[in-house]
Amino acid sequence: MAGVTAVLYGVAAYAIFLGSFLYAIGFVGNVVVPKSIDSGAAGSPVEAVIVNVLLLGLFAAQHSVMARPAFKRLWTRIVPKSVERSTYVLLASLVLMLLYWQWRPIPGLVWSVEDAVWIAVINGVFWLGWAILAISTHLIDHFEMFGLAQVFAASRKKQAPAPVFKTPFFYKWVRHPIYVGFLLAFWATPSMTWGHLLFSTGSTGYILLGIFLEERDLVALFGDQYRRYRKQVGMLIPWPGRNPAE
Ligand SMILES: C[S@@+](CC[C@H](N)C(=O)[O-])C[C@H]1O[C@@H](n2cnc3c(N)ncnc32)[C@H](O)[C@@H]1O
Repeated sequence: MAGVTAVLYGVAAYAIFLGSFLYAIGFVGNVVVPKSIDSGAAGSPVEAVIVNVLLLGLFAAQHSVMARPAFKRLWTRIVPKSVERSTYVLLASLVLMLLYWQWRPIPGLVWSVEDAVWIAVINGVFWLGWAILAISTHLIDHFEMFGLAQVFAASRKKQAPAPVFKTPFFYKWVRHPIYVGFLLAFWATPSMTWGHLLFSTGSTGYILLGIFLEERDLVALFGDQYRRYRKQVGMLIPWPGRNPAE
């Protein structure tokens, strides 16, 4: 793919990702966006569970399959290597949009916090989760993670630099701060409906599976460096007494 076309494609994919990411905040938090996790008329709960589980499954399948090195090797015979990440990001964003559009609310409260102070604390944790997540993407390499580094390198007729093992800031305390951010944002709600609970439970299950698959790839990529890191640093919870990674 010509350099300029790759850059335009990569920038468009990034813009669509950014839109779908910002929408996710409104969708999960029931703020600002026209269609959120709890909005809309409720239909049959059985149909809602089936549709929602299929939507979550589609997102998990797309992420799990397309992020694997073996799939990337096959896929880059069809799609130029320079836009492989952008294509992954674009498809992930389109699947997310489908989920926002087709998600069925399931009303009924599992828990509801009434105290104003606790509501403020829980909402604070929700926003803290999104902040940890956004900061952590920059700690690893935001522009590489979302495909921009690869398309700009291609436009200069260069290969994107090989991945480097890093443990900056949050990564000294937990191995997966981006996923910690998602978990805080998904679970911290003063009013948990059955629909939201299904979303939080399904995505937590997927995050745990994603960690298993990602760490298998990270061990294959970084070898003993990652094995040592795994012994020293907690997966999602910082353990007092453990040594933060150097
Ligand atoms: C969506 S990011 C999630 C990163 C991490 N699991 C987290 O929750 O913060 C996935 C990418 O980060 C890379 N990655 C994860 N941990 C890393 C580390 N310590 N150093 C460099 N790259 C890492 C993986 O190889 C993968 O390409």
